[in-house]
Formats: sequence, C-alpha cells, structure tokens
Amino acid sequence: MSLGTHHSLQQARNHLLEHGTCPPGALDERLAQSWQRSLHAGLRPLGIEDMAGPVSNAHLQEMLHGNAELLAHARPVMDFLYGQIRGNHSMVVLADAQCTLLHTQGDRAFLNKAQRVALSRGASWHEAQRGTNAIGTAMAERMPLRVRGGEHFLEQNRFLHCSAAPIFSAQGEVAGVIDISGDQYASQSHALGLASTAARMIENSWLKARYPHLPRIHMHAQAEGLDTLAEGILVMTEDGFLVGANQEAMRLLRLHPADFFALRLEDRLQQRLGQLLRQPGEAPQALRLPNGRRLYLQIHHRPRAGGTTVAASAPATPAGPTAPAHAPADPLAALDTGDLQWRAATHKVRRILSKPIALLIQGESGVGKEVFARAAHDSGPRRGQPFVAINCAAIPEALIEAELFGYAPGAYTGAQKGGSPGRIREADGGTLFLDEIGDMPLALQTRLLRVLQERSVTPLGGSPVAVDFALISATHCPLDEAVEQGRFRRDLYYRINGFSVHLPPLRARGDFDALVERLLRQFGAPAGVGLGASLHQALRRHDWPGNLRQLASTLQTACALLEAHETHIDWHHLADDIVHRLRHGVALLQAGGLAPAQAAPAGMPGAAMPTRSLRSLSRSAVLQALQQCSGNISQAARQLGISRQTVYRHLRAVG
Ligand SMILES: Nc1ncnc2c1ncn2[C@@H]1O[C@H](COP(=O)(O)OP(=O)(O)OP(=O)(O)O)[C@@H](O)[C@H]1O
Repeated sequence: MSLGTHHSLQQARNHLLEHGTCPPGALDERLAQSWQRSLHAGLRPLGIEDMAGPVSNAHLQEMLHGNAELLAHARPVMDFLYGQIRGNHSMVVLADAQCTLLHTQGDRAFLNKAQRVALSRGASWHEAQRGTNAIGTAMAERMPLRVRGGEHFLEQNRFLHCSAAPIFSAQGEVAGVIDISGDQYASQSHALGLASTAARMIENSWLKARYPHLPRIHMHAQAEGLDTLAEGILVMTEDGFLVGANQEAMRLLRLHPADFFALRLEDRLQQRLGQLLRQPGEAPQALRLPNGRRLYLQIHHRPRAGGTTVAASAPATPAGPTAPAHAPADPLAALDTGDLQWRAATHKVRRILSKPIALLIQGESGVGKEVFARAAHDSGPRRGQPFVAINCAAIPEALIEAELFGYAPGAYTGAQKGGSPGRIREADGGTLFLDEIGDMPLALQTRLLRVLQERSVTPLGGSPVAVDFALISATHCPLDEAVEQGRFRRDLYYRINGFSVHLPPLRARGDFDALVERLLRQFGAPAGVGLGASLHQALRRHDWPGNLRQLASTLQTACALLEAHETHIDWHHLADDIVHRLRHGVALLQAGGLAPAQAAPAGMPGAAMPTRSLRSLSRSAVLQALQQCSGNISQAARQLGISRQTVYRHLRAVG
C-alpha cells in the first residue's frame, strides 16, 4: 500500500464527499471501502460534535471484568511490545471486540497528545464512531492493517500513524484488537509486523490456557517449526471433537467457525488419532494430510486429576460377561431400577457424555428429567463443576433475561447495585440445565441461540464474556410441534437437540416395585417394611399423572406417618385426597401424555372409568384442588402431586 500524498488524498476525499465513492487507485481498496462505510455511518471528515465520549468508570470496570482473560494474556505482551517502541512517540493499545479501548501504554508526551482525540481508555474506536482508523477497520476487515496520516477519515486524526491486528478467540471470533499508534512522522516501519506478532502471542497463550485439561495438537510443516510462534494449535475433546484452534491451525486444516464443537478431527484428517494421543509430549510425529501435505504434530495433554484419558479412536471396551454393568458410584447407574426404556436412555446418554453434544430430555412432568440431567452431569467429565438448573417456566418473563444473561451495574431500575453475572455464567466449566425450555419467550430464544453459537454471554448493558458449558435441556411438550406452530425457533431447536432421549411416564415403567422399594428406603422405612397387598395393587394400577414426583411425595408422607411398631405401609398412611383418588380411579391427564383407561382396584367403590374426557376431568380436578387450597397454587400442586407449571398449564387452558 503506497502512502497517498496529502494532495491526492484530499482530492479523493472531495470525490468521496461529492460522489459517495473513492476514485479508483487513490488509496488502498480496503481503506477506500472503509471511507465509504464511514460516510454511510453519517460521519463527516470535519464533524466531531456528535462523537461519543468515553464510557463511565463503572461501565469501564464492568468491561475490564468481562475481558479479564483477554487482558491477562495481553498485558505481558503489551509490556514486551512497548519495550520495542519506547521513546518513539508511540503507544500500545488494547481494544475489546466492540473496539472500546481497555488498556493503553506509551510515551507520556504521546499519551497526552492521543488523549486530545480520545485515544484513551474507555473510548470507542469503532469505525462507525471514528471513521477509518486502524483499530476499527482491522476489526471490520478481520485482518491486520495500518492507517497513516490523511488516510484516517477524520481530519483530527491525521497526526496519527496506526497499525492494528485483530486478536482471535479459540473459536475464531475477533475478541479484540492490538494496536501500535504513533506520530505519523516518527519511524513506524515495523509497527504492523510487531502488532501482528503480538496478536499471535496473545492468541496462542490464551488458547493454551483456555482448556488446560483437553488434548492439544501443535502442528507445523517442519518439525523445527513446532514450539515457535508460527505453529498451528488446536484443542479437541478426548473423543476428538474440535473445540478451539488458532488461525494457523484453521488455515492448515481448512477449518471453519461452524466446525467448532461439531467436527470430528479424524474425519478431517482421515487418520486415527488414538495412537498419537497415547504419546503426549513425545517426539514430533509426521502425518500426511488428505491433500498430500505433510505435517509434524506434537500432542500436549494434562488430564484433570482423577480424570481419565480416552484416546480419540480407542475402541470402546467391550462389555464382556465378566465386565461390571456400570462403573461403581456411577450416578446414572444408581438411578437404574430396571425399566428397559429408562435403561436404554441411560446407555444412549452415557455414550455422548464426554462429547460437546447438546442433550434434550423429553418426558411428562415429574418423570425425573432433572434428576436424570443431574446424574448425567455427575457421571460425565464435568462432575465437580457447577450444575446450574433454570426452570424457564417458573421465572416471570420480564426477569428471565436478567436472570439468564446477567446485567451490568445500574443496567436497569431495581437491579442489584453491583450487577449480576447471570445464571449462564454461573454454569461456566459445568452444565447448564434449561428445564421447560419450550416455555422460553421467542425474543430470549434468539439471545440464547447467540450464546450457544458464540459461546459468550453479553449481560444487559455490558460486553461479551466467554462461557464454556455443557447444555442439557428438558421439555414436557413436543418441541417439534412448537416449531411448526412458530412458538419455538427451528435453528435453536436443532442446536439444543444434538441428541434426545425420552423418559417413560411412571404408568409405562416396568420397574414399579423396584422403584417403590428404592423410595421407601430413601424415605427412611426400615428394611423389610413394604406395602399392604391391596394398597400395593391400587398404587400399581394408578395412572400417576404426576409421575415419580407424585409417587415419591405419596410414599414420603406414608413413611413419615409410619409408627415404630408397624410392619407395613397401608391405606391409613396416605393423605385423604390420594386415598380418594386411588379408590375412585380419578386419573388426571398429564398434558402431553395419554393415560390408558384402567380399572380401579377390584372391590373398590367407584371402580368404573368416568365417561367424561380425561382432559376435562383433569381440569376440574385442578380447579377443585385450587378451591380447596383457597387458590394457593403451590399447595394445590402438592395436593395433586403435580408440578406448579402443570397447574398453570391447566389454568391457561381453562382461559
Ligand atoms: N429415579 C428416581 N428415583 C426416585 N425418585 C425420583 C426419580 N426421578 C425423579 N424422582 C422424584 O420425582 C421428583 C421430580 O423429578 P424431576 O424434577 O426430575 O422431574 P421432571 O421430569 O424434571 O419434572 P418437571 O417436568 O415437572 O420439571 C424428584 O424430586 C424426585 O422426588
């Protein structure tokens, strides 16, 4: 790029203002486009009156907090960089992904000069704010570039010579910009190379630290290129799914942003990686890519203490006759009381636990979706990390956004003074469980989709913060129907439904006795205490619209009423309402699930199935319970043995 003379740049500027385009060849093509963008953003070369000032100190603190990782990796590099340019009327600048300056370091006299054009902490150098400038334009173009003197769109910035390079996150997003700005007459010949090198140093150090326990592959076309700044680096799960990569690795392996968390590296390399992964830290190994190119690879892997290392292509251990069905103390295994559908769900989920695949659990209310999700978390590689459960149906719509995404201090009236990180950030490193996801309002579905795509959360009034979590969602209603009816975003549905399992309703389970036995012990019934024969028969035949939740609460009450001298649980240990329902065979229909008509226990009065539709029966039962509980939803839900959401659902249906 040759530096246009002052005269030729002035002519180009006049042409732009008159015709809306730059004359061909007047300045670098990318800068010409940037001038046009600046003009379209409403900026004028001499107009500075509408320029936004720096953000408030409180807002800046929030931004620094949100960019803590970027800053931590950038600061030592900025020190190094400043060491190279000290005394050259220059400064080093770090900006975030919105081009707001987070940190500056430079010669005092030049810092003062820069301050006059707001090249200082807290100010935005986004192109739409300051016109063509190295920080904003490098961000817009996603590549290193320099802007010298009159190439700046605003006249007031003509004294500057700036070179900037974008800093890419582990998933190839621009996370910030590093810039060297100096006086246009001082020597800046190596500034662009220095800024680009600094960006790579920051990216590599950040990528290596971001996933300390996952396998990393370092690669270069020559063995000697390994361990240098020129190497490609990628991070993968222990099963070989791509998690992160630097720009060089993306170039070498032709990776795209959509490949993160979706591509299995063995598919791209057409090589089995198992052997390689078993030799971390050893001599470089040569590998031929499908396009014939040779690469040298070196593996770095430091599994979490107590964690297991699973090689990418290591064959699964066959479950021979002597192999135990499950590893000991396995929470998923502990929930297996013999039902075949439940067991199949457990087996399926176990296979995806260590993969970055979003799990969707479907099933009626109370079948144990949350219990299952917790067990999956505790059985997977993220056990010991947070499990954050959010019931999307239980949070008032107006509060969900702040609850999930958090907010900066003072973001809205009534917010906590210090701001809130939001529940999604609380799940960092662990699992986020979104219960009743079908009830999430559409606007929030869009924001959630963005979080899942970008793996970062933007609090209200704040800037994006990287998050890393496994996602498990649950729903009682068929989400595909909600998609067809336009109530649920199709793209979000595909994102959250990487893999789905259906948990059976209690009435369809084949392990009723084992479950009862488990619950009785769990609620403290002494060994040997079981159910009386006719009660046992009635409980087995009941429809259990509230599923496990209702059965568990019935047995919990019964255990509490059991006297020390009694040897079994019988009708008198149950609450009146459940006795009534068992005796009269009143079955509530769980929304989304059909209860087959069943006969009431032999010899019970009112054994005939009612002829009204089950849906209308369930509504009247809900209304009746509400009446008895003076409108108290929680109490009514408890009495009916169903969740509060189900009560609300019935009420909504009543209108
Ligand atoms: N496998 C199980 N063993 C024993 N009790 C269980 C089991 N699963 C669930 N429960 C009982 O059922 C209750 C409800 O379970 P959970 O909240 O997981 O259901 P859910 O399907 O998520 O319900 P909802 O759709 O209403 O949110 C639990 O609090 C527990 O008492």
